Amino acid sequence: MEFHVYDTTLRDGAQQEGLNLSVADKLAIARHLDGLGVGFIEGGWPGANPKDTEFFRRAVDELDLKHARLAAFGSTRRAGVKAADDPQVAALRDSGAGVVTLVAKSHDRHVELALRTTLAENLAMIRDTVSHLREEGQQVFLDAEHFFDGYRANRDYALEVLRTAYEAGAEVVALCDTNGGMLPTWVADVVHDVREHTQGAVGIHCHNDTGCAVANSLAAVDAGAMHVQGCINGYGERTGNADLVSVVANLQLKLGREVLPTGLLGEATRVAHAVAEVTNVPPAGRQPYVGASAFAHKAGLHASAIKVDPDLYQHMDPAGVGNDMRLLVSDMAGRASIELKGRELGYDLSDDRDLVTRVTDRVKALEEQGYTFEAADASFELLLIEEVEGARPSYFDVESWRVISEARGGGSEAASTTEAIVKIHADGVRHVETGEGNGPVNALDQALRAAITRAFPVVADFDLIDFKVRIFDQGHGTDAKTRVLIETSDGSTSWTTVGVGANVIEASWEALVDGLTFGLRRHVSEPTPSEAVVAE
Ligand SMILES: CC(=O)SCCNC(=O)CCNC(=O)[C@H](O)C(C)(C)COP(=O)(O)OP(=O)(O)OC[C@H]1O[C@@H](n2cnc3c(N)ncnc32)[C@H](O)[C@@H]1OP(=O)(O)O
Ligand SMILES: CC(=O)C(=O)O
Repeated sequence: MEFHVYDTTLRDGAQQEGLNLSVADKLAIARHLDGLGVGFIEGGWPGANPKDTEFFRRAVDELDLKHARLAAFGSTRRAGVKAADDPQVAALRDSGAGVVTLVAKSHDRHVELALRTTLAENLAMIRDTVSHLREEGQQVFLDAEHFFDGYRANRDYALEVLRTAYEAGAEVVALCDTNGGMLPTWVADVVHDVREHTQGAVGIHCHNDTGCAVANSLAAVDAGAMHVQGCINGYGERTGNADLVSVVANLQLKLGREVLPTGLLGEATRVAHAVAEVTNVPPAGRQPYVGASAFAHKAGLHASAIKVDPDLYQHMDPAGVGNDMRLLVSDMAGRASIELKGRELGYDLSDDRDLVTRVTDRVKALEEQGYTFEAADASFELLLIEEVEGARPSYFDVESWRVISEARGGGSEAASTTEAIVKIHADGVRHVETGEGNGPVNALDQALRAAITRAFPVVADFDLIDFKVRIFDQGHGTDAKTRVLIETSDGSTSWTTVGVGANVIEASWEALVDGLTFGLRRHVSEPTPSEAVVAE
């Protein structure tokens, strides 16, 4: 049998706390999964809720899958009814999916306590449901729920469940570590035993409660499993399911098993992030292979070796999974980090040792004051430009700014307003603008952008999309130093700038001015000559 990569993001992944997918979300994710080349997409449980039923109705018409087959998930028939008469089995049969994955109990205690039926009736439920769906022309897989725990409690019965499913026509039985409590050697031993004492293809479905879901899946494959289930980004109930990208990347890149169509593993980072956009769950930076930090290097010593050969500090070429190497600039940087970061930004600094040293020293000194450049690439680039070109880019000169916050009344009746006045010079003209906002930074942002837009209309397209304040000398109370990070967008890209000060408004102002300056540098060719920046 050909190896199966089976994705259950739309079913088991959707069981994650906080994840709630609409039918449109599910269709969008299915298209992304197909773009990665998975063999099977489990779309949900038709009949369990209107959304999943609707998903299958639309998927059959709207999804033009190139690589994947659609699988419908659901349980075996209820005790005491015929499979053909069970409405849940009917929903699976009528879902339009070519594949049905049945969940069945394989742990004797679950049969008796959860199903409240006999061990023999559970076997009959499996036999009848598999045969019925096979007779209806569907390909049937069986998820043997709680298999590893069931095997420990009653090996003979757990194996009997598998034999019953195979004999009735199940093409694969996936052994489920439903409670996620297994370790790799335990999984391998059980899979070996199952293969020795049953006849049929073995699959694996692991949860991550011991942090071993990926390792357990690989151990099962090493022991002979030919079908591996998992979820994009490791989504799933509790601590999640095996991260399918990690499993597949390990199989292909480390173990030499081509389990995806040629070339598609290079889509992994794009797909993982695109799915995260749809789920609205922020992607984990430290996720193996596809995380933004998976190939990010901070330590100066790492950068100095990477300058010679990236392989010295990377386990693989990030391009293999569609990711990129990134250099982080911080107080842990050395000259090599600055040189490589410069190269990443398009500046060749290799011939100017003094400049690189100056930048390194400035970064370390500023980080000591509280600045952080690894999170504020745009502020670093402005600093670098200042050293490379001899002056910081400047498109406007600030004459003064002022913020007034006023509160009227007290308690729950209190109403507050904030107004800012900004005076700047740009293109030889003095601009005075006011802005109102729900707080001082919002009001300043409004006023500053209104003033600059008069000289540079492109600024109207800029948006402040994120604002983070952090107090970093805790214990000083209200006179503590603050760091402000501001993310600005021009609609297609975004950049982050940093400001630091004892006064949160001054720190915000610094980050705001840098944010707009950086945006103008991208969109406007020639800066006007710089003059002194004065804050009132
Ligand atoms: C390990 C897993 O993650 S498996 C996937 C689990 N996913 C879900 O549960 C999400 C979708 N589930 C649902 O929407 C609902 O639970 C439904 C529609 C399936 C069932 O809802 P209800 O009919 O209200 O039953 P309820 O959820 O309270 O209990 C589950 C029933 O299924 C039975 N059942 C559980 N597993 C199986 C099985 N493998 N085969 C047959 N019946 C089963 C239980 O015995 C219980 O029966 P009971 O109603 O006679 O007590
Ligand atoms: C079927 C399934 O999701 C499990 O046993 O974990």
